[in-house]
Amino acid sequence: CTSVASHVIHKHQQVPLICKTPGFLELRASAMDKGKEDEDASAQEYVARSDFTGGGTDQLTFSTGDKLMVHAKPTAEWWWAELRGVVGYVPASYLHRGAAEEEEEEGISLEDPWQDEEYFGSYGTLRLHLEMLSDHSRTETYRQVILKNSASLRNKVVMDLGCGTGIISLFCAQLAKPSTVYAVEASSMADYTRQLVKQNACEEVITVLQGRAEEIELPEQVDVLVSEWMGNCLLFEFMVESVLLARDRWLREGGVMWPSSASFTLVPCQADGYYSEKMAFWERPYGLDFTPLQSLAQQEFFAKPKFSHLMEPSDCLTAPQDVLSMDMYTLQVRDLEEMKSHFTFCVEKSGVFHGFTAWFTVHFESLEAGGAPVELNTGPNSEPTHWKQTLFMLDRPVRVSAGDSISGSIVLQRNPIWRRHMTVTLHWNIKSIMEDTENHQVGSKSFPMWR
Ligand SMILES: N=C(N)NC/C=C/[C@H]1O[C@@H](n2cnc3c(N)ncnc32)[C@H](O)[C@@H]1O
Repeated sequence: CTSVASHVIHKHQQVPLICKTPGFLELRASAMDKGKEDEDASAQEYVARSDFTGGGTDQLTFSTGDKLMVHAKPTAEWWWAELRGVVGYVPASYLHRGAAEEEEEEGISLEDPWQDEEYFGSYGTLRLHLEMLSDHSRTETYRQVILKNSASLRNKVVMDLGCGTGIISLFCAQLAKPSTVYAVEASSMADYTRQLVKQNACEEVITVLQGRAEEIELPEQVDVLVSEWMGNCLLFEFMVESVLLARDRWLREGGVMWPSSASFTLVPCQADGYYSEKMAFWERPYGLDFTPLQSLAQQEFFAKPKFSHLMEPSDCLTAPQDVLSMDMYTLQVRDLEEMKSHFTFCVEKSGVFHGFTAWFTVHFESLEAGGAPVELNTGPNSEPTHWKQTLFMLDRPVRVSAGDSISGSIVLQRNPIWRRHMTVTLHWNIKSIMEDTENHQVGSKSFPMWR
């Protein structure tokens, strides 16, 4: 909308007629060069921002709101268009794409709040699959789950939701003897997944289905629904919604969810390296005072969460706490709209409170009653994963001392429009045991992820 506002043409502003419209024949020639089909194919609908009275016989006259089909753009100023069967020149500055097309041009469209085109497009290339497959901790954990439950998986029906290259399904076929694995993948990667299944002689067991898990049809219920759905900060991408919908539709009574549960962990932390790199840097670069840039730096580097933050265990100012836990059998899609938790952390060592770091852990229950669960912990004390951790930087660091308390709340608010996005809001209240400092500091900050 602002783009329209900035181009508003005053009602009676006449387009400078000094710029001569290109000759009719020249234009037709250029259109002919492109070939009729191209011309039609490239024809785009535009909307008139304002009335225009054509001067000369080859210019169109139109009114605000008229929808014109633009067939060619011989110059930046004058386009060849059609209105109600009449063709002629129109001043380009009088036209704009409709709202929907404008969003499209900007790569966003409200018709697709899941941004599936972009989302599944990204998973149609190898980059993300290579990253996930190269994540040894993640991938080996799923392999261990299959290995440790191989006996119980015999003759079971499994659904691998969002199978990507099919690695989990291939583990099932390679390490166990399930009767069938439905490998469901919405992106174009599914074609290659079929090839990998064939290449590894698993066609008897694995059936690859291309489509969204919540839309595809399976011939039967499944005993096990396995998926690697966790996004940054656990929920980003909100693929978990698809897992819950598939659970409700395809997991038989008493069936098993892998992961079976998930927990979201938070800790107040130091982030000296990041703070120095992005904020302290401006204090005295090359002997100059660049501190006026620090407000920009705060907005540019600290306003949003920092994904893939590798935190040192020694950065923790307190013991971490699992502030949210999700039971994958009872969690409902509506629960995802807003997840809130209160916390109280006790500072164990004096330091600088730069922000909060978050990570997640998922558990895979054993198929054998009483069997030991398998855990994938993405925290700083475990083998690093491709998620690493997520850092939420405060605007200003606060010195804290052992014995201080940091209490408050965290809210994960799903974006009502962009369904794969959320905003994380943190409230904190620091109560210092030292009498001299103002005895407590209160703060709150919302971190959009990403819209
Ligand atoms: N772990 C992270 N962050 N990403 C998981 C990886 C996501 C994979 O699951 C697929 N996927 C995601 N949602 C669906 C769905 N509803 N139906 C079918 N396939 C889906 C994507 O195309 C990726 O290949």
